[in-house]
Amino acid sequence: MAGSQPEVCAVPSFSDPILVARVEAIRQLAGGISDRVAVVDREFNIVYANSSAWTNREPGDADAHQAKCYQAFAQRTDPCGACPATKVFETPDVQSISCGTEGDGTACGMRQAFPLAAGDGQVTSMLVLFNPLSQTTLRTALPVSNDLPALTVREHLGDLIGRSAAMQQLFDMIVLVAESQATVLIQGESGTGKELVAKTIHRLSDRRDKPFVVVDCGSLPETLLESELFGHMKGSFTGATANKRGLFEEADGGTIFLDEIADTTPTFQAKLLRVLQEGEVKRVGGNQPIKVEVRVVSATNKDLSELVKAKAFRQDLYYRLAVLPLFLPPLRERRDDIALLVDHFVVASCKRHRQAPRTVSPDVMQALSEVAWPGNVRELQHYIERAVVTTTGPELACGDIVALRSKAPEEGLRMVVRDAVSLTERTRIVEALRKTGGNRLRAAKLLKISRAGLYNKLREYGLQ
Ligand SMILES: Nc1ncnc2c1ncn2[C@@H]1O[C@H](COP(=O)(O)OP(=O)(O)OP(=O)(O)O)[C@@H](O)[C@H]1O
Repeated sequence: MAGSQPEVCAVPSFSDPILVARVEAIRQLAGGISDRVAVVDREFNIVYANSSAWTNREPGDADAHQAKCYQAFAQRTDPCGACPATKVFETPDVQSISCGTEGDGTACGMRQAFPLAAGDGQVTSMLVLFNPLSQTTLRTALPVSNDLPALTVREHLGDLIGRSAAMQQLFDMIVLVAESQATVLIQGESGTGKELVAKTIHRLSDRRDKPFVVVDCGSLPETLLESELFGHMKGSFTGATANKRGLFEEADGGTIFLDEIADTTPTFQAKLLRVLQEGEVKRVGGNQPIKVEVRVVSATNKDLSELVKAKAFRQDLYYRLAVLPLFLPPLRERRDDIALLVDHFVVASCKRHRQAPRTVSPDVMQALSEVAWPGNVRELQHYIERAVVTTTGPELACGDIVALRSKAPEEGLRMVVRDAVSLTERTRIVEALRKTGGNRLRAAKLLKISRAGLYNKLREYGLQ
């Protein structure tokens, strides 16, 4: 029924072009979907609401363009007393707010709120996702009951695993952005899963049968990066022996993932901006524009808005890339995900190394959940892989981590790092000796250490 209602998009009263672009992108992606989505400003005016967002109000009948969110969605005449979503305006740098169970958030059925910043970084409105209509109706009718059914926790989205509140929010956002054509910027520390998020967006989009092309912008010098991305013409530089299509052309119809985008030069940034604005590339050494239809998803482990402020990254490109920004919190801030990830990596590692399935005892799991994992999911994944390869038995032994539980927390963390380094080093030495048939001189060369250094290490690790 809600789907037959017209959507409401009050042309944003704000004149900020970035905000207008963001609301437009949200309008495009939320327009035809059954999820209930709205954009609300600081004064609770509905800037945009998709047709599914309306419950028992007819947007066409009333002065919906002036409607306040509490009138339209909570059937109230005055603002809700304790709207949890307003934290997006009050708390700087907050990435999202879960509203489902707190304060009057239950009255309108809002589930999450995300800040929408204008060009100057000020948060002037918020994107709101609501619970499905059935749950909202239930909550509106019984606002104070504690016995409401818990919202289902989704433990994975494609290959992305997580049960924490942060991951639930991310799953929702991914589903929402997947179908849009808008550019997406994924920010998060190294190893948090940015590339996997980009891949998931691609797989959920209608581009899934077209290429997903990954480019590590940080690892290539400017000229090479340009030639890789835009292609080149024969003779345009030494070594250009033939015309070559660039990765933008290869990705036509699909998605291009530009990793480490913060590490690009101003010249490259200017060229990329042109491609995004015009939807065409020019090969290096060529004049002919070539039309490309590619969705750009980029990622960085730096704070790009800070780099913009420091004039180290073009502001206009930042806004082009970050029409829809996603944020991946570090693993230490979503410890609820660790057990699920550990189980997943143990199963995958055992399979990869042709071992019988192994389990993780509750003690070990508890210990693993307490570690800080500065390298995030990648570090956890490598740790489990190492434990699977270097130990035996039906239960996975993570002795080095488990031993830490009796230590003071700080000493514990120092030891985790020290022990992880030792374990890696020992494994590398054993592997080098295996490869060289036990020849210590060749093993030392392979490890790029002196022979004396290798002897010391062999003594240290009891490998003599
Ligand atoms: N939520 C997750 N569920 C399952 N696997 C994950 C998850 N997050 C990360 N991984 C795995 O962890 C590893 C690192 O992830 P990924 O390469 O996507 O991180 P990243 O943030 O792009 O890292 P970097 O910034 O260093 O490029 C990959 O093997 C990925 O499959």
